[in-house]
Amino acid sequence: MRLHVADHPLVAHKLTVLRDQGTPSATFRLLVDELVTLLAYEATRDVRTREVEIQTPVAVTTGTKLAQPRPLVVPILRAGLGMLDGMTRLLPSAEVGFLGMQRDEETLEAITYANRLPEDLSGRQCFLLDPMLATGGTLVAAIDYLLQRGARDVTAVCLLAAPEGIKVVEDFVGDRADVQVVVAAVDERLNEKAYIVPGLGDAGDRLYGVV
Ligand SMILES: O=P(O)(O)OC[C@H]1O[C@H](OP(=O)(O)OP(=O)(O)O)[C@H](O)[C@@H]1O
Ligand SMILES: O=c1cc[nH]c(=O)[nH]1
Ligand SMILES: [Mg+2]
Repeated sequence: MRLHVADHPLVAHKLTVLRDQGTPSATFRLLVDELVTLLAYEATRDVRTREVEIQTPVAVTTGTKLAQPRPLVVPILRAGLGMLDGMTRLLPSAEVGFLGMQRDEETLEAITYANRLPEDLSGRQCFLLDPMLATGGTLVAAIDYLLQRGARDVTAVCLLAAPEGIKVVEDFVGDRADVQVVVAAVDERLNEKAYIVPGLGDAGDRLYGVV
């Protein structure tokens, strides 16, 4: 597994405002959207392309376009939904699949309550969106769905990750597939409730309110 930590002052600035408990939902949503667009730029560095010949008003030239099949973007509901628009703004031709997953706060197990993905993902580049990589249980379950359907090229875009969760994903993936995790920051640790420290709290609640 490859880990890419975005190292940019704008990312650091926006993340700091995002972490602040005084930041209201409307601003939080806007910042998540902006951060994802910055991360998407890094996350799509290896997106597959093909050469095309075009005619400019001046000359014939060779350019670059995205290759087929189209990339697949999969937000993990709820919180990952806040990252979808920012990602598809950079990848407007992508298809979108959905995974609804909720961490059982007692057992910390990821429970899947919705699954709408193409049957065959062989040869597809897949982008998973989830702001928080805490114990790694949710991301491992999501990567497992994609691998079971034939995907071998998966990039997860997260805002914050805990070292414990990164290790869990690394151990799960091994050499089974090319998996990349792109994050805005790796935090210190998990607390006794498996929340990321210092983190930003419950991303889903901060985006959409407490359920
Ligand atoms: O790495 P893990 O320990 O599995 O935790 C991370 C998961 O927890 C949060 O979702 P949550 O279960 O709160 O659902 P929500 O998005 O509906 O709030 C977060 O968005 C991740 O999906
Ligand atoms: O810190 C955390 C851990 C899991 N889920 C969140 O939303 N935040
Ligand atoms: Mg939540």
